[in-house]
Amino acid sequence: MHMVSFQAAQNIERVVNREGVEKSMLTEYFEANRLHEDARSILYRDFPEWYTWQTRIVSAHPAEGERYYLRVLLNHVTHATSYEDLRTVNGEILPTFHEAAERRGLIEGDNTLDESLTESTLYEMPSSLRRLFATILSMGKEIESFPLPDIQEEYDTSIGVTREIFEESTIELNVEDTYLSDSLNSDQRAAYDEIMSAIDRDEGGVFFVDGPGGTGKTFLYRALLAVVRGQKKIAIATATSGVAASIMPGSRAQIINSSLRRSYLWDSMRHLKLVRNMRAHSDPWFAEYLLHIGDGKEETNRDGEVAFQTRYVCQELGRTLTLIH
Ligand SMILES: Nc1ncnc2c1ncn2[C@@H]1O[C@H](COP(=O)(O)OP(=O)(O)OP(=O)(O)O)[C@@H](O)[C@H]1O
Repeated sequence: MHMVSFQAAQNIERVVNREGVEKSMLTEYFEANRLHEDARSILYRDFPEWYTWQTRIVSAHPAEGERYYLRVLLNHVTHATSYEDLRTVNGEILPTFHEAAERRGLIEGDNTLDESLTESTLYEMPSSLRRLFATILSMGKEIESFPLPDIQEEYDTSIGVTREIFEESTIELNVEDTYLSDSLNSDQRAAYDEIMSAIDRDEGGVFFVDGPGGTGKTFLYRALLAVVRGQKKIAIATATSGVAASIMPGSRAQIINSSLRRSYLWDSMRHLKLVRNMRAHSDPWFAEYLLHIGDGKEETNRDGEVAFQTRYVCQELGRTLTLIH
């Protein structure tokens, strides 16, 4: 079982005869186990710590069947020198990786499925996560073994609305937030009015609120959520994980340029800009500190970065803890 990927339009004969086609990271791992005694105690996934790969280890989805069980075995078995070796348990060669993984007790006693789910939450979209979860359940894992939130018992199926709508429309209103719309600055007010007018006129629309840190985006969203929920309409607040932005090379502006601005939705989005730094505005010390950095008076490291003063970090931490309580 040696997998080779190719484009549908490629000539198969050429693919099969391509130089190096018989090699993969896995076959080289088998080879290293054959040649080097040191390699034999290292798991496949830990191999890059000791040997250099020219590429990264690929992951496998539980729905991929045998390929997935091969990955499970590789996560637990060392010193394998061939596929057959991986399928051998207590001297018996088993016909499939699935059976070999099962015989080794790697399926039920193992947390590979949980790990796979945890790993996937980092980069998969919700629809893929749902599919993965359903696949894991179909593989015999009990739904009770997952720490799912309790089902709200107050939901009455006879009321005629779906649970999701019921839950969203019964979110408790944050009374403090209902007053925020009275103290918006002019940029926030303009954005607020434009969004609310689309809601009030039932027009719909996609808006992109663009503003550097501290310009009051969250403040604006809180005001919007409060007023919309106060009108007994549904407002759903979601957030992306931001993982793409942290792993992709390039600055924030480059990432936005290459993803969001290329989106077919971009031209139909209404762009709302917030420019006034409200964080600095509501904290004179922070404003002074920013001016100090702007004037080049704050000490920087070799990369031109400024060490954030602990006084400010502690203040923000204090605020965050107050909010949590
Ligand atoms: N109109 C306003 N009146 C009074 N305070 C405001 C106003 N807008 C924002 N603030 C305050 O300014 C600070 C920064 O606002 P906020 O957290 O909403 O900014 P942000 O753009 O979401 O920042 P970041 O991008 O860093 O998360 C907060 O303390 C917020 O309460």
